[in-house]
Amino acid sequence: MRPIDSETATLAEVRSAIDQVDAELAALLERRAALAAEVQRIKPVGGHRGRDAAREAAIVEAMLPLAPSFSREHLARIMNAVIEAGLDASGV
Ligand SMILES: O=C(O)C(=O)C[C@]1(C(=O)O)C=C[C@@H](O)C=C1
Repeated sequence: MRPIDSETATLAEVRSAIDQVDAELAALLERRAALAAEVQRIKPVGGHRGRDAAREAAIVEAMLPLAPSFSREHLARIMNAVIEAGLDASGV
């Protein structure tokens, strides 16, 4: 992917770059949901009833240095939505 030159880029170019990132995000969300569904089959209590707050906090802590533009609260909100959607999709 060509890097965006913030001085000269057009709206269409930057939106196109965002569309590419969103396509990668969608593929990652799909992969993550499949892995989370595997975990639900392994855990003694799966699905929403088996939520693990300590594990979810550890996920957010690990992501913090990788996403320095985001606060802990923002990442926690994002990951809460991702985790809940994954659990919904797992059908457990
Ligand atoms: O690691 C687990 O125990 C999972 O069930 C996976 C997962 C996740 O999607 O990452 C989902 C729910 C838990 O609250 C914590 C993490």
